[in-house]
Amino acid sequence: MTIKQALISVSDKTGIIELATALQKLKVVIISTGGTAKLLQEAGISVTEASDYTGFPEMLDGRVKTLHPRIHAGILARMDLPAHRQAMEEVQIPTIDLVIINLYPFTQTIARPDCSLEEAIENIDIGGPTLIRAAAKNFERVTVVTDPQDYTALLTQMQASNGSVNAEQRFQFAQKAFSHTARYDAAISNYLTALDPAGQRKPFPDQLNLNFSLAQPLRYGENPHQQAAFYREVLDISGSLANYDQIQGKALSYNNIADTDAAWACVQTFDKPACVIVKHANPCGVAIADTLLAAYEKAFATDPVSAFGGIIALNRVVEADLAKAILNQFVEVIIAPEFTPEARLALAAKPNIRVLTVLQGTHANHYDLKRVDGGLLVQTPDNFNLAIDQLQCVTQLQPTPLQIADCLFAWRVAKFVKSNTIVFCANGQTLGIGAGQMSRVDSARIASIKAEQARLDLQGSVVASDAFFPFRDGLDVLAQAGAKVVIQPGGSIRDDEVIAAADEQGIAMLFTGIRHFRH
Ligand SMILES: NC(=O)c1ncn([C@@H]2O[C@H](COP(=O)(O)O)[C@@H](O)[C@H]2O)c1NC=O
Repeated sequence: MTIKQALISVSDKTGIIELATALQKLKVVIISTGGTAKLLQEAGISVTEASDYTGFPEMLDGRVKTLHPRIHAGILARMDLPAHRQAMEEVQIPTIDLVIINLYPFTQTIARPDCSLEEAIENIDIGGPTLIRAAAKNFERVTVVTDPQDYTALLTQMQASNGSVNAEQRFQFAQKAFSHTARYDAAISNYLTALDPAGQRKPFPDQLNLNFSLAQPLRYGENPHQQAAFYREVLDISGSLANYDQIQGKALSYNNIADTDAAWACVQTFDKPACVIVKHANPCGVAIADTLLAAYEKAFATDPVSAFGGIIALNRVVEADLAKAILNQFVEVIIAPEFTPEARLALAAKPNIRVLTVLQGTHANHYDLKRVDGGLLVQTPDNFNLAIDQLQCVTQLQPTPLQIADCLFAWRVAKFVKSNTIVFCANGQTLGIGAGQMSRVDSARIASIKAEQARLDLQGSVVASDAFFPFRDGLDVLAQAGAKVVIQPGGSIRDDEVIAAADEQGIAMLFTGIRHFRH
C-alpha cells in the first residue's frame, strides 16, 4: 500500500524538515499541527494545517488540535471492511496512512526543580497519545513513527518499495508506539501520585510504574534451570553499568552481570587508582595504590584462591602491563573506564574473557529495588560516603593519621561486603574479608583465617565492621588476630563493654554513627 497522506505533529522537531522534504518527494500529502506546520512551511514544504483540514480551529491553547473525526476516522478506518469503506465514503473522509508524532516533553518539564503543578499539567499531551494509539491500533494499514531515530529506516523502506512500508515494520513501529505511550502515562502517574494534597513531592509515589526494556536475553539465570533476561532502564542510563560496551569475550551471564555490578559500584568510590576483585557478589580483594598495576597485585594477594574466576574492576585506563599481569589468573570479566590499544591487543590472546568499558562515575540509580513474594521493597541507594570529621574516637588510644586513612579505606570496602562484614586492612589493601555470616564473631574469625591462609600479617592492621558489636566477643577475636584500630558504627547497648574491651586490649576505636548493612 503506497502511503498517500501523512499527519505530522511533533514536539521534538529533530530531523522533521528532512523527513517531510523526503516525504514530499515521494508525493505524500502532509497535514500538520500549528507549530510543526509553521516550521515546515517556512522550509518551503507544502503542508495543510490540521485546522484547515478539519475545518475547525485549534482551540483552548492547543488542548484541542487534532481531536476531530476527520483525523481519527482517517486513521482508524479499516479499508478491508466494506462497512468501514462505505462509512468513509458517506462522510467523504480520506484515509491517513502515516502518523509522525512525538509528545509534549512531560518528563523533561517535571525534571526542572522549579516546575509548578500547572506547568506539569499543561505538558500532559492528550491529542498526541490519542493519535499514537489510533495509528498503532490500526497498524494493519497505518504506519506510526514516534522516534526521530526511526526516520531513516522509514524513508529507506519507502524509497525502496514505491512509498510503502511492509507489515513487519508497521508492527514493530506499533509495538514501539504503545511502549511510548505506556512510558508517558507511567511518568504522569509516578509524578502525580507522588504529590501530597498540598502539592509537595513525597519521596515515593503511591503508584510505582517502572520502565525497563529488553537489553539482551541470557542463556540462563542464577542456575542453568532458570530462564533469564537482562533489562535496561529506558531513561537516563548514560554512564551506568547497564550501558556497558563489550570489547571482547563470551556473552555475559546473569551472574556475570550481578557480580560486575558489585565490583563496579565498589571500585568507583575510590579516588586513587583502585582494583576490586569480586566473587559471588562479595569483594575478595580490594586495594588502592599509586599505580593500577600495584593496586591489582595487592587486591589479588588478599585471596588468590577466591580470585580464581573472579570479576576484576579498575577505575583507571588499563595499560598493557596490567592486562598481561591479569592474564596470569583465570578471570571471567574485566571492567574499566578504558583499555589502551596495547592492552586490548594483549587481552585478545584470551578471547573468551569478557572485557567491558563503562563511562565512569556519572550515574546513580534513583531507587534500590528488591523483589519479595508478591511485592517490591524500595529504598534510596546507600550512597553515604563518610567524611573524616564524622569520626569519633571513643578509646583512650588515638589512631595515627595513617591508621585513620586505612580505616576510611576499610570502611568503604565494608559497605560493599554482605553483612555481617569484617574487613582487615593495612596500607590501602584488604588483608582478610569475612562476609555474609549470620554472626559477627564468625565473620571476624573467618576474616582472620582468610588472612592467615593468604599469609598476610594482621599485626598492626585496622578493621572495619559494617554494624556495631553486640558483645565484646567479636572485638576480642580482632584483637587476638593483631588488629590495632577498629572502625564501626557504635550504637550497641553494650558499647561501654566493647569500648572497655578495646582499652583493655590496647586498641583504638572509631565510631562512624552510621552503618552499612548489605543483604
Ligand atoms: N490536543 C491535540 O489535539 C493535539 N494533537 C497533537 N498534539 C501534540 O501537539 C504537539 C505538536 O504541536 P505543534 O505542532 O503545535 O508544535 C505534538 O507533541 C502532539 O503530540 C496535541 N496536543 C495536546 O494534547
